[in-house]
Amino acid sequence: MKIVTAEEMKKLDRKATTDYAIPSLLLMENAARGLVDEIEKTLGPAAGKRVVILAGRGNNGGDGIAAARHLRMRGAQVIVYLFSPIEKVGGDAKTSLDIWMQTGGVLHVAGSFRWNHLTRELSESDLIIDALLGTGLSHPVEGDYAKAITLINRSGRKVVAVDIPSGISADTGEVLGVAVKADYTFTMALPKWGHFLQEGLEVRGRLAVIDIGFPPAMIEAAKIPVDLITPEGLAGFPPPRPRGAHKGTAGHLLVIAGSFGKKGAALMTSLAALRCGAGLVTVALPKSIDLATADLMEVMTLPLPETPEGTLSLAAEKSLLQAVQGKDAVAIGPGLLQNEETQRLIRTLIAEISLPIVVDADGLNALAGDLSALKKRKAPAILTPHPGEMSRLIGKRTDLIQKERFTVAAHFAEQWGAILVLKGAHTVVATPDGFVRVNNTGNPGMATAGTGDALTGMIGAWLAQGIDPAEAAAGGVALHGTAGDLAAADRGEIGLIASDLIQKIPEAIQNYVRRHSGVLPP
Ligand SMILES: NC(=O)C1=CN([C@@H]2O[C@H](COP(=O)(O)OP(=O)(O)OC[C@H]3O[C@@H](n4cnc5c(N)ncnc54)[C@H](O)[C@@H]3O)[C@@H](O)[C@H]2O)[C@H](O)CC1
Ligand SMILES: [K+]
Repeated sequence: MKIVTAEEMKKLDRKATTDYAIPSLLLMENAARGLVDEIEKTLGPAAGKRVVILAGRGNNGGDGIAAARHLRMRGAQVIVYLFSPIEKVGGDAKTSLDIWMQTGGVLHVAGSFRWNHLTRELSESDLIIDALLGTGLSHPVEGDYAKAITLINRSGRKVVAVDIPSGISADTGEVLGVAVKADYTFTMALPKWGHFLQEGLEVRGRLAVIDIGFPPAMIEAAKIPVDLITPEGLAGFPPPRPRGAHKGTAGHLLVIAGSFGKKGAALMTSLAALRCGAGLVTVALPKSIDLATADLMEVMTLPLPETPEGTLSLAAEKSLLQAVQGKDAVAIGPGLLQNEETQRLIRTLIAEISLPIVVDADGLNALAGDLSALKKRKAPAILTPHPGEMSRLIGKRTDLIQKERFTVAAHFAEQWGAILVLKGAHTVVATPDGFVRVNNTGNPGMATAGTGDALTGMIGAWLAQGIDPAEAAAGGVALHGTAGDLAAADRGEIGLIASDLIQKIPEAIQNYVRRHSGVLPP
């Protein structure tokens, strides 16, 4: 499913009429009916509900007022507050307003109602519909709009935002002045960037998409670069296992991880890789670290020369480049520490290793300030920074990165010819061809030690099994979040730890297999 900017949405809106002969009023009617269907699906029958709709003067308001009519026809008691003089309402919104008025709809117009009257009606309502501002928001909200938004947020009532919570930028997700805190956002045709970024993510509540009748061919032809990762979109994932499979079929991952005091990172990376079906996993780590633990008997180890600090030393380079022979992919970084000698080794390995590689944690820190190793590579690279590591990689402030997650990731991927996984709520997967995919699984409970190591192992496992690197990154991220959601469902978000997530990987995979094939393989 594509995710669009306000401008891309406007173009689709126009194209629907100019190229596909779909009148915009029909789109508004579809939007209204779809909105009411979703409200009834989510909150139960409209009949008997007291609904207050706050409408702005544009098509967001038009959608809301058209929805008022459908709600009333389904037995709700509906009141519309219009925050604009009637003469300033134009186009389809005016048509919606005329129909509402001509059919006896209750309407209060800005300037003709008392604010305490509105406050009381909001407090007595069953549902508030925010149709003040949508993708047309162009400057910070102030005056009556700001007052209305504050009243909505104080009401303590159920709030449905039409298209996007008023006050949230459809392109950046930031609050312009003040914004509605919605329980639900029902968005028209396609999700917007602002639903997945900054405060937009926090105040949108549960997001649902309303089909307003855009022809799929029109959306396809628009070549929208940002996509939501969905199971349907992960074609070859997870790879079917041939009946005659043997360990070699499922690939051999070399994990370069761990240092004195950081054994766990190597363990979790390796276990997650095995849980994602890697046939063999070898962990290359400083020789003083003993990985042989009861719960990881399946992993082979390659003990290597170390620095006095217990990190990999440059003397390990030759053994590592030899160890790469016969492997199918490499995961490098977790727990390697930032010892200067180790970082020099990491940069050499990233440049020289001609296998698909996933680089995380201290592997990324070794590239910070000197990304030239990426340009020397002859095989795909996937980098998996969280915003702080991204900040060190590109020398941009973390808060500025968070404001433009999609564009920052896309720019890096195109500039360095690498796949960039920018972690965080709704992890972003950007590929060198300019496409961006946004994850829609996971939960805040995953912000805990080791979940990043698990993701590195998961992506490495899919690379080792020969999955296309972009699919391995997107599928790994989606499955990682699914496993995190399954773990949170079992044990809550607060108590969730990385090993809970790793234990849920097989079930997460089954969810995908079940969705793809309908039944589990015999
Ligand atoms: N064909 C359709 O009906 C579709 C409608 N869609 C819906 O339309 C809105 C976008 O509508 P638009 O008229 O472009 O803008 P808004 O209604 O979002 O804004 C109204 C109006 O408000 C003014 N404005 C901008 N910023 C502020 C502010 N801070 N304070 C006050 N007023 C402000 C500006 O002049 C705008 O014109 C979209 O969200 C959908 O709900 C669907 O997109 C699908 C097709
Ligand atoms: K709105």
